[in-house]
Amino acid sequence: MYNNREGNVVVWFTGLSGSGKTTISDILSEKLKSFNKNHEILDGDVVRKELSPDLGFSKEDREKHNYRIIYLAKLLSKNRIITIVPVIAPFKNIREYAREHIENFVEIYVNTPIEECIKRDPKGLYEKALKGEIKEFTGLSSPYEEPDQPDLIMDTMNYTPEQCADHVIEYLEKNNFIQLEINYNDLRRVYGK
Ligand SMILES: Nc1ncnc2c1ncn2[C@@H]1O[C@H](COP(=O)(O)OS(=O)(=O)O)[C@@H](OP(=O)(O)O)[C@H]1O
Ligand SMILES: Nc1ncnc2c1ncn2[C@@H]1O[C@H](COP(=O)(O)OP(=O)(O)O)[C@@H](O)[C@H]1O
Repeated sequence: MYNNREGNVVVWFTGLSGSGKTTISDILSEKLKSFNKNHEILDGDVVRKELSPDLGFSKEDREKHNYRIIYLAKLLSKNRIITIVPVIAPFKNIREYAREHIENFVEIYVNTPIEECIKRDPKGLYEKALKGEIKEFTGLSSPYEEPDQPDLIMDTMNYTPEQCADHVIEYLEKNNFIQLEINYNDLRRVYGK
């Protein structure tokens, strides 16, 4: 019943802190669950605590942390577990490495302007970073290198989180990473039977 790509995909949400990576990933996860699709979320924040408690936010540490996630994502996706990765991954070279080493890597740029992220500030981190209480903060005192050719862009200023997640589902279906079962009730409605 599998087509040869079903489930074998890493969906990487890159973007600033507060851009919407986690929010969209969580909704995407709910949708995949409702379609009975095996998947896993590797959230930067959570995975850091488990896999990279030794690492901080210098360029070198972020790269090491991202390499660990790439390794794990590769293993999971190879076993057809759709792997959702909401991780800043601010450096182009690492995202290029991910594309080279993962069979099916979907780079999604959560393109929210920093001014909006500062306004949202869901964890109060920008406030602290702007006061100088957090060093090397992405977008302020540490670089974020925008993707040149992401596979998808999330416009969180004009679309709701739900619409953004639907956009991803459409992409996954169109590219044969998920196959949605025929909904017979919809068919009956269309054909009036
Ligand atoms: N200095 C600094 N810069 C950026 N972010 C910081 C920093 N310190 C802590 N945090 C919190 O850590 C989350 C980012 O971790 P990631 O693993 O996604 O980042 S990275 O890929 O290693 O750059 C990030 O999570 P998100 O807000 O979900 O992006 C922050 O909550
Ligand atoms: N269209 C949208 N997509 C995603 N998040 C949005 C959107 N509009 C507003 N938000 C809000 O922006 C914040 C994003 O926070 P979060 O998902 O934790 O970002 P990140 O994981 O990138 O740090 C949340 O408070 C969320 O409710």
